[in-house]
Amino acid sequence: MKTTSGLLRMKQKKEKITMMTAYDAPAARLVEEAGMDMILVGDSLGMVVLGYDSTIPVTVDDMIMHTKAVRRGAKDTFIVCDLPFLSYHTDLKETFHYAKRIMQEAGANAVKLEGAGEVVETIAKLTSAGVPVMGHLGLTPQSVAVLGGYRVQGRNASEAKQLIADAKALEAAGVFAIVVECVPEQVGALLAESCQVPIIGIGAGVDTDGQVLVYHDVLGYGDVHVPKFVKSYAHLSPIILEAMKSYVKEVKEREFPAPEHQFTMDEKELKGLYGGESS
Ligand SMILES: Nc1nc(=O)c2c([nH]1)NC[C@@H]1CN(c3ccc(C(=O)N[C@@H](CCC(=O)O)C(=O)O)cc3)CN21
Ligand SMILES: CC(C)C(=O)C(=O)O
Ligand SMILES: [Mg+2]
Repeated sequence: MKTTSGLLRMKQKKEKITMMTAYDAPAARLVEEAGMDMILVGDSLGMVVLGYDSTIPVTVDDMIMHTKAVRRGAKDTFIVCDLPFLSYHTDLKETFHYAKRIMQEAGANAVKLEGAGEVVETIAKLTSAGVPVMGHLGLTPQSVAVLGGYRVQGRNASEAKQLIADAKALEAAGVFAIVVECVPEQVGALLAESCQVPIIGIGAGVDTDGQVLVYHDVLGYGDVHVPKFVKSYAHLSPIILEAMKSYVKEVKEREFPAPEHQFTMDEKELKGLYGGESS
């Protein structure tokens, strides 16, 4: 299993870091077998698995249930769990309680919080209490209603400078890595260059220290609309649709189940059942 210092060494050696989301045990098993450096149980869970149209409705209990499943599937991979919408902004005690449950009960190795500003203080408190924290800057989906949509961030010089300042503040607060989402490639590169900790990009160009994508996006198994930064390495949806259609057809036409899918009673017992002559 990777450690936070192992990830730092990877950055120093310019070895790219791989991260993928997972939300259930069989997915986690495959992600681990593929040799992924980290798994993210993202609150994108709400959109790709639970059918919401944003990450806003996702709860801490949702995150815990799915993190437990991911841990059962990937016993030996570093797992990061998103703290969901408004679970780390109002009451530090509450935030500590959630972080504790996510690590002790669900088995995550770290938590991820979106944004900087007010959140920096909370992150500093968590890291000094021994909770490994990952930051998340750029497009922060929990603020979609304020940002006015899922838009590229840091497009002008002053926004880009603010991102660098935010990343440095997170670093000073003790984060072990930062996800940077949906920014120009030049901003991704500058962030990686300006920070000591690994910058894990999603839609942030090729020069970040690592990459993260959503499992279902990579598999072509989910929404019709996927962000521009996604590369689908497989196209599962049409394959699954074909399988479902074949099943429907074979059941209707009595082709399934075939003899090899059925259980058979002994001749003798059958006679007993119909003939009424045995015990
Ligand atoms: N399936 C999925 N994949 C993700 O990467 C993802 C989620 N869901 N849900 C949570 C967030 C939301 N994300 C998103 C969603 C949409 C865009 C998007 O459509 N962006 C536009 C950019 C528009 C612009 O130019 O500003 C795009 O065309 O990519 C980006 C990130 C990333 N995360
Ligand atoms: C897109 C990644 C970085 C994320 O936060 C999530 O999957 O929730
Ligand atoms: Mg998230």
